[in-house]
Amino acid sequence: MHRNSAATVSGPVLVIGSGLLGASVGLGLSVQGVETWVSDISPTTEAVAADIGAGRSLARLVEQVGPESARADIDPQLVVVATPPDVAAHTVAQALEDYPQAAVVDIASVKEPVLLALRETGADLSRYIGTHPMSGREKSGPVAARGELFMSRPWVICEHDDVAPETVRLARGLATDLGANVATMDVQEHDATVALISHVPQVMSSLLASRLRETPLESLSLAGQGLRDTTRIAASDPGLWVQILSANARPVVETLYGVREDLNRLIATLERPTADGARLDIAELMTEGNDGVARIPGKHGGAPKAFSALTVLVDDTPGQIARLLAEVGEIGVNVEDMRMEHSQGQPVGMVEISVVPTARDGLVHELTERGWKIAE
Ligand SMILES: NC(=O)C1=CN([C@@H]2O[C@H](COP(=O)(O)OP(=O)(O)OC[C@H]3O[C@@H](n4cnc5c(N)ncnc54)[C@H](O)[C@@H]3O)[C@@H](O)[C@H]2O)C=CC1
Ligand SMILES: O=C(O)C(=O)Cc1ccc(O)cc1
Repeated sequence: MHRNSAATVSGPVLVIGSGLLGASVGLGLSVQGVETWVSDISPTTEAVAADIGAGRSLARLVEQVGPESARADIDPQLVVVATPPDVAAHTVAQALEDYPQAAVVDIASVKEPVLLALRETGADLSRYIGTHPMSGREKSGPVAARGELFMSRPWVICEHDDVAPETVRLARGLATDLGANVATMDVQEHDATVALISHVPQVMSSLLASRLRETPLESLSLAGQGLRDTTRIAASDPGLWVQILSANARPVVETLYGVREDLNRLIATLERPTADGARLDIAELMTEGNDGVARIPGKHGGAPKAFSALTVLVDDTPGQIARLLAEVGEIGVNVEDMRMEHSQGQPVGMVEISVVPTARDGLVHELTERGWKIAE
């Protein structure tokens, strides 16, 4: 097994809650050769996580040697709590008690309620730190897990007054060993930030998608990438989001007040679209959106960067995209971003490739020479 020599976490690591996130952590560490164990309240979920290689099953070991010996045998350096937000504090408190030598991190999407609940237990919090990987999927459970889930994504570490330096070191090490970029902030700043950049986007996507429930299928079949982009995360797990939104209600509401104000303004304008100033008002709203989206950082969290896109038509058959990307590589151009769109009812796909502006014209020429069809 490949082990990054600069890795911080030597293991063993116990992951409690082996769903999407927990199994992804387990997979990412296991492939690096770290001794990893998984545990879940659902025996089936735990068995699936173990089967896909996310770690060894704690329950299996408990069956063989009993709970106390199992805990002593594993003796984890680090426990990663990946249970849902409403049980995260309880799971952390139990882990601190069960594994008195271990550092314990949780990865729940909301941080202040977990820290406050832990403070109430009176637990020694020097071995605990809250963290939050800013990467996920709209699916849950270990079957959707990916060891690469955290690569080049931010991972927030929320230091608090009682945490020991060794705990911080291991939490940061976990994030970097899994390929993530560490960001630090306190729990309040974290919760306010994710309300705006993650929780309200989820709400907006769900509200928009809920408009589609009674739309005739013929109308939906006309949908292009705009609707798909804005509703992708509406497929997220309602059970998880009930917990996230209720735990972070105050910061989410603060952002929604602003959205409500803009929505009221737009409705009032569109009710009288020919009134003096109406068009200017619409233009202003759209421009404000342009300004906001231009501020979202580009690839790898760098500053927004303008790439040039070209759209290549590919047959909807296996291996075409791999062949296209291989040829772009042969031509010597780096793909900065890529997305795929299917044309409705056609056996053809459209691959939009973003490259640095200076490479675009040459690439169009070379690909055309090689027989690819470019939709400019
Ligand atoms: N889904 C996402 O995109 C992201 C989720 N998170 C956070 O990660 C955590 C896990 O979320 P997912 O993996 O998406 O959910 P999931 O539903 O896929 O996994 C959660 C697992 O925890 C288990 N579980 C529940 N109570 C338990 C308990 N008391 N003891 C042991 N296991 C228990 C469940 O059986 C389930 O397998 C949540 O706190 C969530 O806020 C963080 C970043 C992204
Ligand atoms: O919001 C996003 O962009 C995601 O990729 C999904 C996600 C969901 C919940 C989280 O706590 C963090 C990330």
